[in-house]
Amino acid sequence: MTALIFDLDGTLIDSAPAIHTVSNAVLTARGYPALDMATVRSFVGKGAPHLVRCLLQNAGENPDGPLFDPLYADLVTRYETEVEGNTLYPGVVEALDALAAMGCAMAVATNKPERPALAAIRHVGLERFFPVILGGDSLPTRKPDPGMVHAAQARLGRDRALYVGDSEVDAETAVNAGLPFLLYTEGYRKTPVEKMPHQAAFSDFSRLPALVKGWSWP
Ligand SMILES: O=C(O)COP(=O)(O)O
Ligand SMILES: [Mg+2]
Repeated sequence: MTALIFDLDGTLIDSAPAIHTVSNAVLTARGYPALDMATVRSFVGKGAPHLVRCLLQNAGENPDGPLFDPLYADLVTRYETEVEGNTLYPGVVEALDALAAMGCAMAVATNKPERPALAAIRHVGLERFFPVILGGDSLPTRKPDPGMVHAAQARLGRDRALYVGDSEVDAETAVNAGLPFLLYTEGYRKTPVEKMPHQAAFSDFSRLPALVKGWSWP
């Protein structure tokens, strides 16, 4: 049976409220103004170093200057304990249950750092589905490099894999990895669905098991 590799933020969980809280805690602790949720959400998808660079740039600071390291350390520490603002998208548990019953092996490949990713996954109760969880700092590379997705598939030991994600970075990762991409349309993408490379799109997790079951491989 197929392996399914999932993105996390904007795909399985709506983590924008948690990331918003953490980002504002880091900023306001240093006297910078808080940002609104939409602004912070637009910084999500390329990993924590990118998020920190965006926060610094937005605050009028050099994104690669001496403030980067302390802000990054502060953000990752707070990220691990600030789990309340992570909620499952509707139908995720039911869909994962159905996929597991179909014999799918499942992994998470997220650009969120590994420890905060594990904390968020435990908070929403999804850890039982994922024997493999890779974060943005688990390997030397992160998405859109295909390494994370290839490593997840290898660890699951399946010949065939589908990649499920919500963002432009995920679409690019799937192309780079040579895997079919299933686009969850309700996450944090900025591009219209029709402009993103994908093999299938869904807005409701109740559709995912049937989509996978009926997948026609070349
Ligand atoms: O931390 C991020 O930037 C996004 O994480 P994701 O890869 O799960 O969307
Ligand atoms: Mg995402």
